[in-house]
Amino acid sequence: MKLIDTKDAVGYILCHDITQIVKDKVKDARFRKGHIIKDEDIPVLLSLGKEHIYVWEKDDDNMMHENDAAQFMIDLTRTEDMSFTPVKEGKMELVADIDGYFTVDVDLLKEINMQKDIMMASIKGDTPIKKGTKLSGMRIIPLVIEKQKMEDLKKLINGKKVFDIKPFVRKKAGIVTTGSEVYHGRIKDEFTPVVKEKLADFGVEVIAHETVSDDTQMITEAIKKLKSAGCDIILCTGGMSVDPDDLTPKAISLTADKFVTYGTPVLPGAMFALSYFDDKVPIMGLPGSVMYCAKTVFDIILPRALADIEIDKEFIASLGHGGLL
Ligand SMILES: Nc1nc2c(c(=O)[nH]1)N[C@H]1C(S)=C(S)[C@@H](COP(=O)(O)OP(=O)(O)OC[C@H]3O[C@@H](n4cnc5c(N)ncnc54)[C@H](O)[C@@H]3O)O[C@H]1N2
Ligand code: MOO
Repeated sequence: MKLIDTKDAVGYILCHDITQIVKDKVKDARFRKGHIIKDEDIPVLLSLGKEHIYVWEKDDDNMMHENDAAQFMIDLTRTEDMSFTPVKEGKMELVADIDGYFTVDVDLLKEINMQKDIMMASIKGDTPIKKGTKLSGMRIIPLVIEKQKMEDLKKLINGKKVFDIKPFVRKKAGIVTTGSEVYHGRIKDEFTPVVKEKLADFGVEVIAHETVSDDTQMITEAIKKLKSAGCDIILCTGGMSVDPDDLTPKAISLTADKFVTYGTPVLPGAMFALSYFDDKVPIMGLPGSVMYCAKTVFDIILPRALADIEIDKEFIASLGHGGLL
C-alpha cells in the first residue's frame, strides 16, 4: 500500500472503500476497494475531501486488509446458528439464524477489545432474540493490520464461544392457578391469559391447567399432576406474598427437589420463586405483578428457563443491577 496524490491516481487500484456522507441523504461507499481509478473519478474524490489516497502495492505480505480482517474475526466468533453480512467499509456483522437466548462471554469480549486496533460490539447478552436479529459488529481500526495480531486474537479466543444462541427447547407448560377467590368462582381468572400470551411468544403451549384453593396440599398435588402430564415447565400464580393465605412458595419448595430462590432483586417481581425437579423441570411462582405489569422479573427469567440454561442463586443475585425495571 502506498500514499499518493489523488491527481496522480488514474490507473491505480483503490485499497479501501471510500465513504460519501450527505447529511440526511446518503451514507454509503462511493468507491469500493479494488476500483481502478479513472479520469472522471478525480474530481469526485477531491469533492469527498480526498487530496491523497492509499493505493495497492505488492509489498504487503505480512499485513492483512481491513476487509480480510473482518472476515477473520467473523470466522472466530460465528456459530452454526449465525450468518454474517457482506463486508462494507471494513465492517462485518453477525446475524441470528434462529430464535433463541443470546449469551455473551463478557470477560472474553472485554479481553478482545483490550487488544490494540481491534473492536467488537454486541447487543447485551442474556436476552431473547429473534431470527434476523443483528448480534454483533466488528472491524479493525486501521486500514491494514499485522497478520500476527490476528493470529494473537485467534489464540486469545482459542475456540471459545464469544457469542452463542441457545434454542428454546421447553415447549409444554402447565399452570397452577391458586387462590380461594378464583377456585370458588368469586372472581374470573385474569392471570392465566397473561401467562399464556407470554408463553406463546416463545412457541410454548399450555398443555395442562389446574385451579386450586389456598391449601398447601392441593397446590402440591396440582404441581405433581402437571409434572406427570408431561409439562416441562410449571408456573404457579397467586398466593406469593405475606398474607396467611399465601402458601404457594412453601408448596413449591415442598414439591421440588432443588430450591433456588423465593425473592428476587427485581421490581416488579420481588416475590418470585423458583425451584427445580431433579430432571431440571423448573417450577416458578409468579407474583401478582406479572398479571398487571407489562414487564417483570418473569420476562427476564422465562426465556432463560425455556432455553434450558440453569438459573442459580448467583444469576438471580446478578439481576439487581438493572433490576429496577
Ligand atoms: N404487606 C404487604 N403487602 C404486599 C406485599 C408485601 O410484601 N407485604 N407484597 C406485594 C406484592 S410484591 C405483590 S405482587 C402483591 C400480591 O401478590 P400475590 O402473588 O401474593 O397475589 P395474591 O395475594 O394471591 O393476589 C393479589 C391480588 O391479585 C388477585 N389475583 C390473584 N390471582 C388472580 C387470578 N388468577 N385472576 C384474577 N385476579 C387474581 C387477587 O384476587 C388479589 O386481588 O402483594 C403486595 N402486597
Ligand atoms: O412480587 Mo410483587 O410486585 O414484587 O410482584
